[in-house]
Amino acid sequence: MKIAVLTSGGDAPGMNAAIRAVVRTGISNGHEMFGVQDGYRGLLEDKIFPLTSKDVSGMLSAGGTMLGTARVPEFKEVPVQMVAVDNLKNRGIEALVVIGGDGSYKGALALHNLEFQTIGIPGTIDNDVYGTDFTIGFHTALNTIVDAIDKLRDTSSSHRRCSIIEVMGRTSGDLALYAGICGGAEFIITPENPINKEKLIATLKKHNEEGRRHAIIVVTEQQFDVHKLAAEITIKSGFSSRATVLGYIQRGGSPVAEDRVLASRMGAFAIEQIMAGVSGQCIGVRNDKLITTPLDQVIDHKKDRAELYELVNKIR
Ligand SMILES: Nc1ncnc2c1ncn2[C@@H]1O[C@H](COP(=O)(O)OP(=O)(O)O)[C@@H](O)[C@H]1O
Ligand SMILES: O=P(O)(O)OC[C@H]1O[C@](O)(COP(=O)(O)O)[C@@H](O)[C@@H]1O
Ligand SMILES: [Mg+2]
Repeated sequence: MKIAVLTSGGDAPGMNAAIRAVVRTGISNGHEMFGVQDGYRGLLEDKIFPLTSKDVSGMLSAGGTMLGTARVPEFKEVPVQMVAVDNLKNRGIEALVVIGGDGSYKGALALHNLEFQTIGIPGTIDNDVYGTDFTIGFHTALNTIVDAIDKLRDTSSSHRRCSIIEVMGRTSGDLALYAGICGGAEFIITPENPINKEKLIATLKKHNEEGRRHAIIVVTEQQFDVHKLAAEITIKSGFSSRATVLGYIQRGGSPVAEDRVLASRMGAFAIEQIMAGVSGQCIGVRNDKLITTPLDQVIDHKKDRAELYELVNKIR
């Protein structure tokens, strides 16, 4: 069988480890493996090439994605998706592994609906994929953020400041929530736990009067201007405040051990599922067991984080 693999959406540490596992498991089961350049863009432009076991050598620890990735808005249109299927079929390719996030899964479902065998592997730092406890890349990005919080705490307490740290995550608060727990943040502001400005200012005013030397606020991106919030905190609470936007540094770097293991397990499992004839499903891990879930049940669903937000209140 000829099987292709692509990475799509934002790159995530561990995508390369997943490609490696897909390619090597495929080859060891007698299949011919292909890589697609720059996600769905490469499917449309027919940038598809063979991958050998040696081609993925050294990829376990490499950040980014060796296949390249892209955002391809026009892939939402059915005639465009049909071009992708034609290009795959013209090469005799019978199945596709899509490594990406929630958006990429919509593309994968579309290909499945066009009767092309497609399977998804969750690769995104956002951890916003419902069909898995963790996505590939999340733990590496989380460690980068926690490291940054630890460093910002050093300078904040030296200057008696309140530090606001804006992290990625789009509509998912997981990076902020987990990093806030790891970094002992005083406040965690996410799409699931929006800002209560009056309470925030009143608490910081109290902390300032008590003579506390630092405060940490972790915020998910795209909610409000963190620099404006820092200025407002400085004026209204008396606690001098600065904001740091961590940005793309969160997406880079060598994957941590947890992401390497997750990527390797999911990559190998994806090929086994393809060999079993599975399509329109995505790979996940739940309670440390590999699972598959239909893509249409995963898309646009959110994970319940009530227990973790309760934990934040207990240990604050
Ligand atoms: N509704 C959709 N139908 C088909 N393809 C989609 C759809 N939504 C997103 N995609 C494709 O998936 C790509 C990646 O999605 P995006 O949301 O940017 O990243 P991620 O997959 O990491 O969440 C998009 O650029 C587009 O090509
Ligand atoms: O690289 P871009 O297009 O600026 O995208 C930034 C977005 O990509 C991410 O880093 C990853 O998101 P996706 O996995 O959905 O692509 C988000 O956290 C962030 O909002
Ligand atoms: Mg996404």
